[in-house]
Amino acid sequence: MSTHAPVITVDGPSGAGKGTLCMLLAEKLGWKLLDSGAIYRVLALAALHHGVDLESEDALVPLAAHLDVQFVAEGELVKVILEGEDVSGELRKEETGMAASKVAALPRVREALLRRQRAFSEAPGLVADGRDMGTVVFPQAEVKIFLDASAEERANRRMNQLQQKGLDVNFDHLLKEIQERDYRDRNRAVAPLRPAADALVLDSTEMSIDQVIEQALAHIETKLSVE
Ligand SMILES: Nc1ncnc2c1ncn2[C@@H]1O[C@H](COP(=O)(O)OP(=O)(O)O)[C@@H](O)[C@H]1O
Ligand SMILES: Nc1ccn([C@@H]2O[C@H](COP(=O)(O)OP(=O)(O)O)[C@@H](O)[C@H]2O)c(=O)n1
Repeated sequence: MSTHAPVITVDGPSGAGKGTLCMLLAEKLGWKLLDSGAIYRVLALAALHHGVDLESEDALVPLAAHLDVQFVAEGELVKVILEGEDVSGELRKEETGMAASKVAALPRVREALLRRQRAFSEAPGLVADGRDMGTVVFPQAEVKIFLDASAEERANRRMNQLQQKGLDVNFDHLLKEIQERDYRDRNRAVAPLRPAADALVLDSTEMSIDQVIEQALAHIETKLSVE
């Protein structure tokens, strides 16, 4: 039996602050969280581990359909286990994001991952983070937010984030990768990155995390109390 559970979608490009906002919203509301990007990243890693070409749709579809992945919550962190192996560290690397955007451009791969993503929707509600959450995966969502920021600001945020993890990163290189990934995500034939017609678009370039949360919560309150 399926009961209707409300959904909040947060879409936008890399480094816009989606993960940060979604985690805080899920925590505050006590709702489930779907990090759909992690699923595309895991698929890309599975392909790399098995020597599967990132452009071979025929080989990637069965891999996507049978992806053996577990997301294990450990306090604030989520451990990602692929085929019994902890891939949490590898998952967040910029090159994994880049590989994910290659497999994510293939229509039948996206189709094979749809049901797995929709299965995350359960009571009391779901906060879904991605690129096509409001347009394709949960078009009926009660609340849709599209979080954006300039590419320079996003590269800067990502650089600080990686530096805090002790990684050595180069701003120009990061900016180039972010722009390349944006281009691929925005111009693919299926489920391109774009705001849903009924999404609130927030440009966070000049906003602090607290300001983003405040505006998102005000919007959620209006939408959920009206419906
Ligand atoms: N409004 C903001 N201002 C400054 N830094 C931010 C803002 N939102 C998020 N960040 C920081 O930017 C980095 C990337 O944010 P993240 O939530 O991982 O983005 P995304 O999930 O969209 O890729 C994180 O280190 C986060 O703390
Ligand atoms: N719903 C989604 C989520 C991610 N993706 C793809 O997966 C890649 C990695 O997504 P991510 O959300 O983990 O990336 P970041 O925003 O964290 O950098 C993106 O660049 C997209 O190509 C997608 O196509 N659809």
